[in-house]
Amino acid sequence: MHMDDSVRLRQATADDHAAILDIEGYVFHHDFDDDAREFDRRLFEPERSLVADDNGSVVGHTTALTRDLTVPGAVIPAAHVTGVGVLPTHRRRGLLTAMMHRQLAELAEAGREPVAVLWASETTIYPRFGYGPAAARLELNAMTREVHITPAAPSADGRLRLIEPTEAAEDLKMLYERVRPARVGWSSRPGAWWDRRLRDPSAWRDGATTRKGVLFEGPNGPEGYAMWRVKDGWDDYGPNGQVRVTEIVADDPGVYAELWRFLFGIDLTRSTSYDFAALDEPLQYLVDEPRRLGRGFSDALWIRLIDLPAALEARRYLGPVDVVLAVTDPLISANSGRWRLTAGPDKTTCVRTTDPADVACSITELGAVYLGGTTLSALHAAGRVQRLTDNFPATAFGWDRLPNAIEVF
Ligand SMILES: CC(=O)SCCNC(=O)CCNC(=O)[C@H](O)C(C)(C)COP(=O)(O)OP(=O)(O)OC[C@H]1O[C@@H](n2cnc3c(N)ncnc32)[C@H](O)[C@@H]1OP(=O)(O)O
Repeated sequence: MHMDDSVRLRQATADDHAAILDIEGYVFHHDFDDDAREFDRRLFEPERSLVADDNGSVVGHTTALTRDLTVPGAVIPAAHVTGVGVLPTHRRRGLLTAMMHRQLAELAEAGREPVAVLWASETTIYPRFGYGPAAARLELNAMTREVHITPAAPSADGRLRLIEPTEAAEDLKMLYERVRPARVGWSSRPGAWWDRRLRDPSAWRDGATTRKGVLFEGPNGPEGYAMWRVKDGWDDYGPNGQVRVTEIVADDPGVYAELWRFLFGIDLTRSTSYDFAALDEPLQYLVDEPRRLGRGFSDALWIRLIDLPAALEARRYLGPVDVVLAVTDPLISANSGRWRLTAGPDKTTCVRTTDPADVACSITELGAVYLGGTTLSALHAAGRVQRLTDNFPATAFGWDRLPNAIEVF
């Protein structure tokens, strides 16, 4: 079906906020109380939000929030696309398609952000708009009576101090900022984003406690933190509580291990879950029985290259690269064509060329490999990337660690 003539797309105004949250309530099946609405308003960027307006009623929405994203070797501005929805009365008439096309055109025109990033509610939605699955996540649910941090795991000098996360916000921010530049997939938290991260409404608790926090303090001050809730539980065998970790941040291996030791050891609990681990999560190598970590797998961050040469020049590469990519991008034609990507120790360039291509793919596949979490070889094996010469950059887009999608936005 095609978008009805009565529907037009327009930039949102501050007055649209309530209607946009009504849409989000309908499509994501949850209710926003006054507090949630007021809070969301603080994050609202009307000039970056697009609404579908049907004769004065807002029936569809998308937005691109202003945050930075860590990519291999760099921190870059990235359009954080979220809040996408079309009312059930208007679905499957092309509204999302129209909104995505316009949003991409506007992002390309603005030229501020070389890439866009999102979490997809369903994996079928975004490839057609050029988004590729760029960072997966491990979802852990460790049986903590059966898996232990090994005695050989590193330790650290210092002590653990229980904190109320909002009161310790400055320490948490400092630690997050210390680690963020090296963790591909982490986003900056400007303005009200930290407040949002530390919000703890009962609707988010799923019957668990309020959010708790612990700070690891070494000889020179705070060195790491963790936040969690506990879902209390008792069964025929006695206590069966679950520690639900929401964030764990430390760059020192000893501190990191100390935080997990603590989280695994909370009395009256028998399991510890964490839904935001990278596929190469170090905890897997800190424990004696990794299978009992209860590992599940899911896609997480999706990347869309908005400005191909700017995006490929913005990130770093582990080794020398010299390759010609033939790229098709039906939605942002400036990205289509042949590009020579050259990366050396001092300089990376990505320029148009008429030379024969080594690799051919669509913009979606470049999005998928951009964070170093998906390999070109796997996409080639799936027939998604064509290998045209022997100069196939199988490892060129890899990075030292796999990307980590730490936070749903
Ligand atoms: C970044 C984020 O915010 S992710 C959150 C996305 N939002 C949601 O999941 C909320 C619930 N869903 C919705 O609001 C709507 O179904 C949307 C926004 C996903 C799709 O909006 P629509 O206006 O119906 O999409 P539109 O009509 O443009 O469909 C485009 C194409 O995608 C397909 N499509 C869109 N959404 C879906 C879906 N959820 N499942 C399967 N196919 C889908 C359509 O069938 C159509 O395919 P076709 O062109 O081959 O016919």
